Amino acid sequence: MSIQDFKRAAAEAALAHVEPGMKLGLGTGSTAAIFVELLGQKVEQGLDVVGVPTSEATRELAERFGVPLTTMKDEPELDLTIDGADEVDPQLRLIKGGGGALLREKIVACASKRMIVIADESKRVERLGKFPLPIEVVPFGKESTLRAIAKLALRLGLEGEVVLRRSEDGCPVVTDSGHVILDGHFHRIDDPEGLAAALVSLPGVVEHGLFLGLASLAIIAGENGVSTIEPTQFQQSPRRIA
Ligand SMILES: O=C(CO)[C@H](O)[C@H](O)COP(=O)(O)O
Repeated sequence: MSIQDFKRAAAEAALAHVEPGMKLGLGTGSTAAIFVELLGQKVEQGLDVVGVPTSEATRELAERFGVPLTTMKDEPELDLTIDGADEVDPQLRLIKGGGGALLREKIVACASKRMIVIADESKRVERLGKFPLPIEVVPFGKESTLRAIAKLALRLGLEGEVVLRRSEDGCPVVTDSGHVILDGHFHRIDDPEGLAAALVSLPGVVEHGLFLGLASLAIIAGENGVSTIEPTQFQQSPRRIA
């Protein structure tokens, strides 16, 4: 079985949590894309749901697969978000934003009663940080913001570089909301909560890819089948609004 098969297995398992009439947050990335495709098949068979896409890429996919869409303006509270992740730790803390959609992904997850993460087993980690942490910043002063984040990281005992994300043509990647992304190559993040609080205190930082206390369930598929991670002590994020 390939990673692609595992992604599909996780996406299929997530479909069981979707109920008629639900307002869904639709994640971004290759695993979320499979979910959107499968959801489109269910819609074709008569399932009545609406979705809010977390990126323009997901909007296009949802339109292609016939998933009815709505907006945060019309549906500010959602029932369930299904999204992928770059890393998932045993406490169900996540790194997200490898696809650059972290800001909308976090807004949508916070507006949802539940967030289910779907991933292949390569995303399961004991400790967050091997995957570079995406940090979305405003373009103005991005060089200063980068230096401020690097200094902050040093103060917190994190080693590693902070790098402006560029696309293949060498230009900075610009997010759907017009920001740029700095990737923090920290290798290991021992205190995600401390880092998250420190990052948001920096001017210029719009959002970071640490999703803490947001996921209600992770569905992970691998060689040994589908397994789940549930929070042992699920604490609702103070930022969750639904
Ligand atoms: O956070 C994300 C996009 O911003 C994705 O969910 C994350 O990068 C995982 O993507 P994939 O399913 O392609 O591995």
